Amino acid sequence: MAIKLEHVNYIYGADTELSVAALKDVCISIEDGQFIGLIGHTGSGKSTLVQHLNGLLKATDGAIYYNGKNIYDKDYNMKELRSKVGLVFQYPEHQLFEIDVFTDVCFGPKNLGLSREETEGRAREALELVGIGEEYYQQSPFDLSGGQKRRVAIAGVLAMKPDVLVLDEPTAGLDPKGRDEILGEISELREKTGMTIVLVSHSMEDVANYVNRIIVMNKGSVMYDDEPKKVFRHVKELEAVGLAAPSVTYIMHTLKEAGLAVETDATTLTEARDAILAACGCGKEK
Ligand SMILES: Nc1ncnc2c1ncn2[C@@H]1O[C@H](COP(=O)(O)OP(=O)(O)OP(=O)(O)O)[C@@H](O)[C@H]1O
Repeated sequence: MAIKLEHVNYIYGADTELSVAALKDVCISIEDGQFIGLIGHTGSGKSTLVQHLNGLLKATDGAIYYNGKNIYDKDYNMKELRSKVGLVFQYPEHQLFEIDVFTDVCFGPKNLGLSREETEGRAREALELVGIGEEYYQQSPFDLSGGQKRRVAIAGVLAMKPDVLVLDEPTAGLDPKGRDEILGEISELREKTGMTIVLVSHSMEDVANYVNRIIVMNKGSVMYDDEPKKVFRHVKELEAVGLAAPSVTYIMHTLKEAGLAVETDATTLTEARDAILAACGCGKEK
């Protein structure tokens, strides 16, 4: 087991008049190799939660274990945790600052005190993983497109060789093409490396095609924690907290209400197509 949160509470400005209870009794376990979508309406506590995963925020109350060790023990190595749980913030491109792409991606491993050879090897590997070719290495990060900048920023975290990659709203501010590209690449990255990924998003649509577990946050608490199909069965409850199921879920429910004996559990277009063909007695398309 990689990360376990036990009864975690977090209050911003505790003991002040402006205190905000951002996390309330959060209990979750993140197992090795999982691909998790962390979903919630704005202000539901997603960013606060992910900053607990690598120790950037310390729980007001509760415990967090990384590989069985309590990260709040006084001799715990927080620096190592930060390199093992890589956090990619919202708009990570705002943190690019070096003169060229390659130097920027080298920054993290160099700071870990690794040799030049190891640092550069890791930077090359990370850039390859996010699909940034050598022709970009000497370019200023500021001359790249929005999607490319974001990939370079992700490479900077990957170069630390984390076991867990946490991406806070990686599609924020991208156009639909950029959004699909970055989600596709994150998914490919997971296939290539098998690493544990936590993908934070407002949108079920964004994550439905990729993740194998969804955690829904509402007002600082975990509302659902299950496989996508099961979460999307709660269409009305999700709507009540300002979220929507993916479009295919609505289409399947409409078809069922119209009298087609169709399974409504499809979460992707391919599953929806197969379910509709099965309901029509046509079997799977070859
Ligand atoms: N630095 C802060 N000081 C005080 N309150 C904060 C701070 N950061 C967040 N909050 C509050 O904590 C709660 C949870 O915020 P958080 O940013 O974790 O939610 P979120 O789900 O990530 O939202 P978004 O999708 O908008 O990023 C909200 O009520 C927010 O206003």
